[in-house]
This record gives sequence, structure tokens and C-alpha cells, in this order.
Amino acid sequence: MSQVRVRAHFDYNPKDDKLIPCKEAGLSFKKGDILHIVSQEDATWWQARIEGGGRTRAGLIPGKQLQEKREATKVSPVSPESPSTKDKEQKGHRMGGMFSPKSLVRRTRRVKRIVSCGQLAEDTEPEEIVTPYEDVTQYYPKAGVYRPIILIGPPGVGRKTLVQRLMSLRSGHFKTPVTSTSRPKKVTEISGETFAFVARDEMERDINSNRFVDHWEVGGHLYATSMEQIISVVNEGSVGIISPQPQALKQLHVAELKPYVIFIKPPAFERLKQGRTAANAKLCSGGVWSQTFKDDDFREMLHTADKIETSCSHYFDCVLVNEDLQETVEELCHIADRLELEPSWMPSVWLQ
Ligand SMILES: Nc1ncnc2c1ncn2[C@@H]1O[C@H](COP(=O)(O)OP(=O)(O)OP(=O)(O)O)[C@@H](O)[C@H]1O
Repeated sequence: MSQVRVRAHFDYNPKDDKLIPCKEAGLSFKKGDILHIVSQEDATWWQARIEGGGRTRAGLIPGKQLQEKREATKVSPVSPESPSTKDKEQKGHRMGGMFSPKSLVRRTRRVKRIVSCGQLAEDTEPEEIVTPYEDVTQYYPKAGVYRPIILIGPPGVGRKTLVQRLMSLRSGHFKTPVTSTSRPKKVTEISGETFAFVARDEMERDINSNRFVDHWEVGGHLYATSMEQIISVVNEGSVGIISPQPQALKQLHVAELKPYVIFIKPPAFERLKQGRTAANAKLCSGGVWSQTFKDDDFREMLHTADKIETSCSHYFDCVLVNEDLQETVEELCHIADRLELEPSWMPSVWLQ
């Protein structure tokens, strides 16, 4: 029997499929499910079962080529010069252009680059292709070497708070990488502990030469994280916790790091508003939590979460809805424990 396992990058319901020869023989699955491909004898209709779904029967699913063809006709391939592409990319500008329509088509990605004194320039990155199925293999944990955990989510969803809670629960075990910053050092701080203090012009040069995988600006000061800073946490034998911007995912989702990506998602509007209001939650601006959330802030958070999910879900290993803070922290600890003790799925190319 075939040993092929894939991660599905789209939702499938045979009931909605006009082409499937027999709807009853089809297997429905969700984006992110791991599928055991039992047979690829027929290139158009593979047979698969859901991995970890108990002794479920195998069913028909569209083969890779069929699905790619379908996706290609759903969203017409776009050239970088076409006005429609430009419009869409400009709408996605705020989050670094990750929000062009996600499909199995080629996409260009705009990135913001700091050129001087906070001015932003734009550039394009090589195209990215998202396949309908990604080959995955089980990775067996090694003692003392932990997969770093990446938390992705819209601003305000609670990633900083979650990182702080994890660090205070198991300090030394969970660790965030040292961040480079152009802000002045306080007398109590030691460079290289939490922050590496660097002159602004040096940071700008390093950002422009792509030394950092993630960079941002708060209160007029630059902050950035490099791949070396993240790898040094892994080499220390700690569980690295990283909460980068979505556009950093492409550079972080590599064999060198083998990260486990968790999407921190807000609950639906009413639950979000109720929970955050009861907790007197505050928006972080310029590095300080000051303003309380307004309805528009909740709407913006939900809208951004949708956009991140649309454009980045192929990177997600797991989605956690951050409704009850304590439950989310417990679930994160549980995931970290499982990653340390049990095999986990990752792209096969990372293990070749
Ligand atoms: N599940 C939750 N229930 C209630 N309040 C929460 C929850 N999670 C986080 N908060 C509160 O929401 C506010 C914003 O959280 P936080 O600053 O951690 O978000 P963030 O995702 O790091 O934001 P940013 O990306 O903008 O830095 C804080 O006041 C925090 O205490």
C-alpha cells in the first residue's frame, strides 16, 4: 500500500463536485487535514483516507493535476503588470502585500523596505506557488532539540500576552529570540540579553541587505529579528517562541528551523467584544497598552484575521481561537508538550 501522506491545502466536499464519478464514493476533507493517499493508480481520482481519523474508509479525491486545473480556471492567472493585480496588491499593502487572492496560481509579493528614517519603499519578491497537496512526513523528536513555535495572528489578538504567559510559566524552556533594536539602551539593560542595541543607520543597512527575517517600527525605533538569533535559541535547547508578521513566514518556513506554525484566531465578533471588554483588554500602541478596543478595532482584527487566513493558511499546522486566555495558554503548552514527545508532520522536503 502507498505510504504517501499529504497535507490538503483546500476544502473538499464530494457533494459539491460535479465531476466526481460517484458522489457517495468521495471523501470530504478540510484544508490542513493530513491525507493518506492509498492509491494514485488513476491520476484523475486518487483514493485516500484521513490520517488519524480512526479506521475510516478510503474515498475518492481529485488528483493533483485535476485540482490544479480547476483552481487555474477559478482564478485567472495574473501578470505582474495587469491593473487588476496592482489594485489587489495596493489593497494588501498594509500587511506587506500578502493578500493577493490565494490560489494555486503564481503570485508576486510586495515587501516593504525601510530605506531611511522610516520611509518605506516597495519591492517585489519571487513568485510563490501553492499546490493543492503538499507531501508530508512524520518527524520524530530528538532529545533537547525542539521545533520552534511560530504564532501568527492579527494585531491585538493576544500574541504578546500569550508569549509572556508561556515564558512566565516555563522560563528558560520557552524563549524568544534576542531582537535587534535602534532604541536607546536603558541603564538596567545588557545588550544581547533581550535586545541587541544597534545604531539606526546600521540597522537600516542590515534591513536593506535582507539580514533580518522580520522587522518593524515602534515609537520611531526599529526592531528586527535575524535567522541567526532564532537558530541560537534552538541550539540552546529551548523552545523558541516567535510572533512575526505574516510576510516573514516564507523565510521562516524552512528546513533549517522546522517551525510549527499556529494561527491565533479571534472568536466571532460578539464573543470577541464580550471577552475583551470583560477583561478590560487594551490595544498596544507605540509599545504601551493604552486604548480600550472599540467596535471598529474588533472588526479590523476580524478582517485582518480573514486576510491572513486566506493568504497564509498553507503554512498553518494548527489554528487556535483565542477566546478564553487561560484555555489558549493551556492548549499552547499541550501542543508544545506533544511536539517534544510525539512525532509531528512536516513537509517531506525538510527531511530530505
Ligand atoms: N483571550 C483573551 N481574552 C481577553 N483579553 C485578552 C485575551 N487575549 C489577549 N487579551 C488582551 O488583549 C489585549 C491585546 O493583546 P496583545 O497586546 O497581547 O495582542 P497582540 O496580538 O500582541 O497585539 P500586537 O500584534 O498589536 O502587538 C491585551 O490587553 C491582552 O491582555
